[in-house]
Amino acid sequence: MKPFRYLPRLRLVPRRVRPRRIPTQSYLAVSPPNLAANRVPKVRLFSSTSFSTSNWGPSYGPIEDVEGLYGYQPGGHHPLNINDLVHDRYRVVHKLGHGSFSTIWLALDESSADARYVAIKVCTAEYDGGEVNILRQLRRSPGIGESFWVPKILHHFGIDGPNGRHECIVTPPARCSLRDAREASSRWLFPLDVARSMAAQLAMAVQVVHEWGWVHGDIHFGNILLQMPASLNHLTVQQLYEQFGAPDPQPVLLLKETGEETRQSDSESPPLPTGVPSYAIPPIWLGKSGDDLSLSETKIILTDFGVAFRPEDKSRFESYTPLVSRPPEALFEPTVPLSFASDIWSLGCVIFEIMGHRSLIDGILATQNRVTTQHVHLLGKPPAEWWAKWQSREKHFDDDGTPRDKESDIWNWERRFEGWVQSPRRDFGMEVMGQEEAHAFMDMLKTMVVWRPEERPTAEDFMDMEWMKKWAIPAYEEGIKRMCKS
Ligand SMILES: Nc1ncnc2c1ncn2[C@@H]1O[C@H](COP(=O)(O)OP(=O)(O)OP(=O)(O)O)[C@@H](O)[C@H]1O
Repeated sequence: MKPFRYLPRLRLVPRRVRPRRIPTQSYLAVSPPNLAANRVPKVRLFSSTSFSTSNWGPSYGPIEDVEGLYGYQPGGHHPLNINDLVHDRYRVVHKLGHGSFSTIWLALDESSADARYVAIKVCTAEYDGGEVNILRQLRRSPGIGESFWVPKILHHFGIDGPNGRHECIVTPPARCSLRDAREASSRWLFPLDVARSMAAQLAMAVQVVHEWGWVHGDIHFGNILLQMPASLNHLTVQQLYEQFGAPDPQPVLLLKETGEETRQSDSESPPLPTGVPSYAIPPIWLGKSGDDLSLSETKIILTDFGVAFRPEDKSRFESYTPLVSRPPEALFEPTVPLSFASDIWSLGCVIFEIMGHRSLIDGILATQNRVTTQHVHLLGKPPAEWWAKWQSREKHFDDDGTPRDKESDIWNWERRFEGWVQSPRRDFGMEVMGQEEAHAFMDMLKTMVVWRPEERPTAEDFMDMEWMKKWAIPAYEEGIKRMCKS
């Protein structure tokens, strides 16, 4: 791990106002053609939109920030375009984003007199359809019904297309993910009170979900969205485009064997395969930079329940959480079902990331081994049977757990907190946690991010912790007060 302090690593130059990431998050570690199998290793390594091999079909010219175009094949994405009418009701006005199993579109619901904007998640044809059922069941749980931290399904239907039948889930549109909001910010940090409120809301979301028997199973920065203010619905499409930018369709071009792009006008060029759109649409940026967020507009929603499960009904052994927030039992005890405690580990990691300028565990292209090495730097030697199972330990540690890495490469709790939370805040002239708060914060994280799942607090215990009660929840309550006033 590089001992840098606060320079963001993946910051790419903004195109218009949207923060750019490495082009897409959709390059899977498994062969693209087997889309059903993609559900299993939900690991994203790196990105490309022009990915192809001779076995996997045609190659396309690269287009930044759109879904992997190889995903447009039988069983894969549904080709949609701006202005399409979906289900005789939803007029597509822009793209909101994409995930590994879906594209998400901003549409106007033309069925209501006061046409409102909605988000339509169009799943790949081979997607198993679990998320709607999960969300429906969750929403039926008393208490969750009205919770605004869990997505509300407005409509659900299927559509047929050249690549198969696709489940579509309609929800209110959100602004952007926390990951996007932070990447858009110049300081790579949220204001302290905003971050505290986000942490409180996320913890409450997890508490509600756990209380009704569900484990989310995929808590990470990209799955927490900032809610959209209702004022969006007052904009006409024209006003929306003026304010946020009109769609900028990018022609999808096949690559010749030489690697050159064919031209659309090239009479020699073969037609695009059936089911591949002629244009790809980079997403709109409805978001806000993390620096500019105010407490009164900080409302989050925990999304992507595609791998949520009820331990009471179903055992889940495999973790789909990205490595940076994946609990260690997923590696060391693959035959023991995951539990609520797996979410608590991820929650601890994400809360650190909300308060700081980067993730608790450094994860850019990190292998499981590097991640486990960091866990040991943080937590010391794992339980003996886990230590014995970890074959690569000798590369990084002596038998007694003493790291072989140089001192400068060892980042313990205090160093991570100081270097990645406090120091960047101080250097940017932002508010930092006082000593009392810092202690309470670290005490809380140190009870959540521990080796043994059974030693982690429950979500309920967690809400009772000093940092939550004295700093996080009051910030959230203050936000609500200001929201009501404005
Ligand atoms: N309601 C919404 N409003 C605005 N943007 C959204 C909405 N839902 C999803 N998005 C955007 O689309 C991205 C992908 O969504 P989501 O994670 O639900 O898809 P997925 O196919 O399940 O992805 P993965 O499983 O790879 O995380 C989000 O990170 C977000 O940027």
